[in-house]
Amino acid sequence: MSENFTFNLKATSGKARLGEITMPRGTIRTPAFMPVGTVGTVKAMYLDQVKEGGADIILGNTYHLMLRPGPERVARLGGLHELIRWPGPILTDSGGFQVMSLSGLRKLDEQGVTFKSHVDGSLHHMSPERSIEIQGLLDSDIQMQLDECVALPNEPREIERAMELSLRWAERCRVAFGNQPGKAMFGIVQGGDQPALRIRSAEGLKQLDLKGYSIGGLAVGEPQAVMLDMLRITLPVLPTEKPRYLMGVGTPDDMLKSVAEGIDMFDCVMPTRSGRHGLAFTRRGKVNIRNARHAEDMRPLDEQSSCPATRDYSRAYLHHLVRSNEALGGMLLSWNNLSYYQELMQGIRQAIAEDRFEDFKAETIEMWARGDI
Ligand SMILES: N#Cc1ccc(CCNc2nc3cc4nc(N)[nH]c(=O)c4cc3[nH]2)cc1
Repeated sequence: MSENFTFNLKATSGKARLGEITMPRGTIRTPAFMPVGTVGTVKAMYLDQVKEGGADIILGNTYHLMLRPGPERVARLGGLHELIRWPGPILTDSGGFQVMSLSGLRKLDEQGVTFKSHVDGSLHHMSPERSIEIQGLLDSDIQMQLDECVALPNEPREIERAMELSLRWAERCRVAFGNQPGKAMFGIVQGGDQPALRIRSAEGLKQLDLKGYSIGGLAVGEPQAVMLDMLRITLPVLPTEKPRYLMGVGTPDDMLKSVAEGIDMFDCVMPTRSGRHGLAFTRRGKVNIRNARHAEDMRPLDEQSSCPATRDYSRAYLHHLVRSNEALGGMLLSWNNLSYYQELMQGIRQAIAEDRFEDFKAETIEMWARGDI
């Protein structure tokens, strides 16, 4: 533990990095996968399971929590950690992305965003300063700047407008965040699929005293090759001694290839959302449990797994639960999927420590391609 936010780069294997973030609430082993706890819960999971499954940190969403239960209420109840009983670090997204993707956006200008809640249609305004204030009321450990993420493909001038606005908002968030030793504020690199704009954004953020850098504006529908190209453009501009967080990513394949470019942190709803829809992630690839071929298959998903959901329940039972739309189906598959994601991250960290990450990446991708599940 540390009373400050520190990042220790422990080893590299090619451009892949092994590290540790130490904060007052705990240590985060990187490369790290952060389960998404949107409204203060990692859906269909007990947080004890999330912790035992290997997660050091979870993600919360400013947009959702500002609508319900509300930041001042969360503060009155002792902060998010107290309310949801998660003692470890929490990273909160700033709300911009969720406003664009979920709410009835009414206005976006220099001052911030004005939107209608997707919950009850109430009108809200969020400025960069209010986003940081809300994240402070939530007692968030790693706070994101407010930014504007544009869809891809898009006009270069639109991408440039949003990137420049996000840079100005980063400055305002940095002032609003002030000096909070045990906490961190990350800037978010924008610039879409435009190399010059990515470099401009990264250079601009480097002028601010930031504890880490998120790579935003990706995983918005662009081909994986474009996402990886933008990492190859952006990461060399960023300081090596600070963590890099690729937002909203991703599949195991995405994460392996992004670690290879130098990414340290990930978050994605995929393991939990797809688990609730009957999709299981395993060492040998994906299994669609809804498929009739599993109806009488008494094998577990993976008898060698340490996760009870993966090792102790038959595919036939999982198939029955999912087909019957029973809550236990989504619970067991979410548990399996998060365990697989954390097992993958542990394998990645071990491979970097032993300087054999490229081989690990190739073997894991090949195992997935072979299937035989
Ligand atoms: N199942 C499933 C599933 C659903 C959605 C996604 C894509 C998530 N992509 C994504 N999240 C993001 C969050 C973000 N937050 C902020 N503040 N800024 C971003 O540019 C940003 C970009 C993102 N890109 C991936 C998997």
